Amino acid sequence: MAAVLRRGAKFISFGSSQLLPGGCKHGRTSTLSFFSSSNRNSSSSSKIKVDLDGSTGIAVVKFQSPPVNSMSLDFLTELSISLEKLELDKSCRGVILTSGQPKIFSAGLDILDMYGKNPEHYAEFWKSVQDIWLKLYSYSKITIAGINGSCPAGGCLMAMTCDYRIMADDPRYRIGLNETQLGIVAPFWFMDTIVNTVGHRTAELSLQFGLMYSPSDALKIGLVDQVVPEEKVLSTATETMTQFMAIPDHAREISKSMLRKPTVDRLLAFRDADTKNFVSFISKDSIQKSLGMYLTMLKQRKV
Ligand SMILES: CC/C=C\C/C=C\C/C=C\C=C\CC(=O)SCCNC(=O)CCNC(=O)[C@H](O)C(C)(C)COP(=O)(O)OP(=O)(O)OC[C@H]1O[C@@H](n2cnc3c(N)ncnc32)[C@H](O)[C@@H]1OP(=O)(O)O
Repeated sequence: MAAVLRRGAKFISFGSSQLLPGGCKHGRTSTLSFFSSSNRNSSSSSKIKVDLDGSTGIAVVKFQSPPVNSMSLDFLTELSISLEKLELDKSCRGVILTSGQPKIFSAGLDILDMYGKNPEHYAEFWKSVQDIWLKLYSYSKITIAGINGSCPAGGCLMAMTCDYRIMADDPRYRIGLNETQLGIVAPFWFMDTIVNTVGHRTAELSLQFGLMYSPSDALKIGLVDQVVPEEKVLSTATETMTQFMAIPDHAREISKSMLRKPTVDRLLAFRDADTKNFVSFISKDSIQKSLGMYLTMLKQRKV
């Protein structure tokens, strides 16, 4: 187990928490680009860039929220709007989620939205997390995650909502639900999602230890479907999308929906209770203290 936890990783410990292997620092600015060809339809909010190729029906949704694409309320709102527009757009048949930031797919939920705020903010934030999961887990179009960097916690959850996951073959990258390492508990629908992805026994170990997997280990347990050199992540995602597109949409869509509906319905049935649980859990002094220490450690960490 220790080998799985730590192999090849430079973890930094603080109390019971461990960080992902680091080494990368990020600029805080980004350059937006626009395509002018009539077959391409690009839009860009501040954190999400959408490039829809009308000739293939494939949209690339790129996260561009430096430094680490953390899922803040703003990020989640912009992503939700972009996904909604694409779902309504008949010229789009599939969406590739990927990152425009070096070495990071997404650092997961923005800890600043869970720290030092009031209960109303926590409730609004949590509903937006639920909303993006509900949207993606029941998305009618094909979704592929092009995981070109580390992908902890909420980042891993988002990748797991996709129909297929392709990860860059870089041993410094990690993916997994590491919530217990932060002293928090993954909600039941995070758990359902990982159980549906890797099976119950692997999910038990994964969740209790808060395991973060290298790309090759993630492939072994089925957390990702393919590992390819980083420069091939997007082209492989496009090729895979073409294979999905060869299947009649209605048959694929109904199959996906039948497989996922019970999991989606469970959150819908308990959505309000889940929000209340989150607000009461995250507002606890002990949890706030842990998150505060974790944030300080993140900021002080120099590698
Ligand atoms: C009973 C149950 C009832 C209810 C349920 C209750 C609770 C469940 C609640 C929550 C579930 C949460 C899921 C989550 O997603 S929590 C977030 C988990 N994410 C992490 O642990 C990732 C932490 N980050 C890292 O490990 C690293 O930053 C990295 C590997 C992603 C990137 O490393 P780098 O070396 O490239 O970059 P850094 O220098 O570390 O970071 C740059 C910068 O970004 C800040 N930052 C990093 N991650 C986050 C984050 N998730 N949120 C906010 N900010 C983040 C970091 O502090 C640095 O800031 P400064 O530039 O120093 O200001």
